[in-house]
Amino acid sequence: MSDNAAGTTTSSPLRVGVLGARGKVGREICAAVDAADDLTLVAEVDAGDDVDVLRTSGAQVVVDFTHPDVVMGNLEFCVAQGIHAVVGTTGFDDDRLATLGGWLADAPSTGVLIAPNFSIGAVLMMRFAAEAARFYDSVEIVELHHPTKADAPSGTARRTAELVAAARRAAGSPPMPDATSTGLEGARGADVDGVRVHALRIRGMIAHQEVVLGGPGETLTIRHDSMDRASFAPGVLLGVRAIADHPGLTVGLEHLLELD
Ligand SMILES: NC(=O)C1=CN([C@@H]2O[C@H](COP(=O)(O)OP(=O)(O)OC[C@H]3O[C@@H](n4cnc5c(N)ncnc54)[C@H](OP(=O)(O)O)[C@@H]3O)[C@@H](O)[C@H]2O)C=CC1
Ligand SMILES: O=C(O)C1=N[C@H](C(=O)O)C[C@H](O)C1
Repeated sequence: MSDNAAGTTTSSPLRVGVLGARGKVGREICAAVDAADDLTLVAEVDAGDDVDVLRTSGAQVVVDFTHPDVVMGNLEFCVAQGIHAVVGTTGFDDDRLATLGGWLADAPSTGVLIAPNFSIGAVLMMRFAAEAARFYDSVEIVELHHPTKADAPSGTARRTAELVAAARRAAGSPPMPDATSTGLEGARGADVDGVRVHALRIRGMIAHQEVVLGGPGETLTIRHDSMDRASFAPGVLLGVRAIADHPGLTVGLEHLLELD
């Protein structure tokens, strides 16, 4: 913060580094950071580059859209350097979150935000699905993505299934009806916390999800479509601007949105 000649107070732009900068989402994030007056893109790091440039460039916040196999190493580096992190990369299970929590315990003023999906519509879709889950006998999830996606099912589908399962447990919902006793392995999708998840990989698609709920004589389908990776940028920038005020671990963009 400084006073300018006109006597008004100005802040210097927040210094941002991007990991996975040449990837499909990373490119979008670099462009969005570049276009924001209050942010400066100080480091663009991709596979094979020296991650230490994040430190030498003075990055205050790092955005990670890399790969589930490398993201933990990246975060260990950032937290050790006291650099806040906003993470879109998938692959976070309870063990990984616990490890990260341990690193953050030694760096109490550093914040890490992990969000399975940074698009506002996807956050709302997950919330609506959780809200509706207790009113229906059946709930299943279909996620549809581009065929270059590294993981299946998607992080968003896993998270949605967990939220749906938690809502049904809290409401005391009975198990979902399913008479299948024989069939081809895989035909009923993956079981995530008791919720069936089906993953499609389709050329031409980006990131899409349907939550299909059913009860006597009716169904409800909640669908979200990201038709452009630009859909992730506003949520990421929101996280970049807010994370310094949220030390510790935050899981889910919903915690930074004023939803209630
Ligand atoms: N939370 C959200 O809203 C979203 C999350 N995602 C997730 O983000 C991740 C990336 O997705 P996407 O952009 O499509 O994938 P891409 O493969 O297009 O991009 C990943 C980039 O990271 C690079 N990379 C690999 N290792 C490292 C490393 N150690 N340091 C720096 N860069 C590295 C890759 O290089 P190379 O190709 O040479 O290996 C590649 O350029 C996935 O986990 C995906 O599921 C995607 C969209 C939205
Ligand atoms: O790899 C992707 O593309 C996406 N990954 C995230 C996920 O696994 O949920 C978010 C979005 O679905 C796009």
